Amino acid sequence: MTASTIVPIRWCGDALELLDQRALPDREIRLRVNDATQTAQAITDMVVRGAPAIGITAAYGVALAAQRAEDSDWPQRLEDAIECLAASRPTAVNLFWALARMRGVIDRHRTQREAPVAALLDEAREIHQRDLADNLAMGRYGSELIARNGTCTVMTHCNTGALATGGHGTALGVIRSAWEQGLITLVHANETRPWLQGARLTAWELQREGIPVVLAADSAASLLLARGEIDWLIVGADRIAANGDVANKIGTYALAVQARHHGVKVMVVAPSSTFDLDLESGADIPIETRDSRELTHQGERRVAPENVKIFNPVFDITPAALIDAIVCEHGVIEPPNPTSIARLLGRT
Ligand SMILES: CSC[C@H]1O[C@H](OP(=O)(O)O)[C@H](O)[C@@H]1O
Repeated sequence: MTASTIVPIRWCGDALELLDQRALPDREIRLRVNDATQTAQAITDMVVRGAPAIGITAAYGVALAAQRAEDSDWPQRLEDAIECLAASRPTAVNLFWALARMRGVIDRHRTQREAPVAALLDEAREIHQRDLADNLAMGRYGSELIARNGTCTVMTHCNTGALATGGHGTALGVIRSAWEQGLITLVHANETRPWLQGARLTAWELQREGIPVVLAADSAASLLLARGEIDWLIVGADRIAANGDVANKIGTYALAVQARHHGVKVMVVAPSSTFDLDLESGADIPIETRDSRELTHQGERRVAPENVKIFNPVFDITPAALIDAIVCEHGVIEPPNPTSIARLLGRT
C-alpha cells in the first residue's frame, strides 16, 4: 500500500510548516510556526487538526521550544512549552500521549547543561513516522475485516485521512487500503457540520486520489442507512476509554445508534496512542466546546440571529456496545470490551 501524497506537517529545520486546513479545499496555504506558542495556537485554531496530527504537531512544538531554550534553566522553559501545548485542545488524548513521550526525553537529559535538541527532534520524528506505519498496519487489518463480506459501500464521518494523521489516515486509511484492493465500491462522506471536515477535507482527499465519493448533508445520513445502501460505518476516534467507549466527532453517536438499528456494522479505527486506559469509561472524557461563531457564521456571513444562545460541543461519546470492531495497529478488537482491549494493548 502506498501512502497518500498529502503532507500536512513538515519539519523545516528551525520551523514547522503546516498545511492550513481552514483554507482547504479551494486554497492550499502553508503556514510556518516558529515556537511552542505559535504551534499551540495553530492547534487551537485548527490550522492542523485530527487526533494523531495534533500529537505529532505538539511533539515538534516541544522540539522548537528546545531550539530556543538557550539558558541553563532549559528544563523549566520546556515544561512551560509542554503546558502551553497541553492547553491547546482537550479531547484528543494523542496530544497528551505525545507530550508525555517528549517529557520522557527531557527527564532522561535533565542533568545536562543544554537542552537535548537533537534527542527531542528524533523523538518527534519517530512519533511522526510511527503514526504513518500504524496507519498502514490499520489499513491492512481493516481491509481484512471488510474482505470477510466482499465488496462494500461505506459511510464515513469527519476527516480521518492523511490530513488528520502522519499520512494515509485511520478510518480513511482503511478506506484507502480497501479501495486499492478493490473492496470498496463507493464512499459516502458526511459534510460534518459545523466545521465541515467531511465536505472540505475528506471529499478533497478522496477526489484527488480518484476514490468515488458522494457528499451528503449530515441529516441525510440516516436515510442512506435506512435504505440499506451502507455496509460499514467507518470512523476515527479522539479518545477511547478502557471499556471501548469512543469519543469522536459530534454526530458519531447518532450515526452509531442508527447503524445498529438498521443492521449496519460500525468500525472505529485508531492507533494505540488514542486509547486512554486510565479512564474506565467514556463518561470522563473531556468534550471540547468551540466558539459560537462556528454556528452563527459561514465565513463572514451571519446565518443565525444575534445573541441567540449556542450549544457547540464538537465531540460526543459512542458506547462500546454500539461498536462492532475497533481496529488499531496491533489488530482488531471485536467486540470491544475491557478484556479484549487490555489483551491487545498488552495491559493485562
Ligand atoms: C484520525 S483523526 C481523529 C478525529 O479527529 C477529528 O476531530 P477534529 O477535526 O476536531 O480534530 C475527528 O473527530 C476525527 O475522527
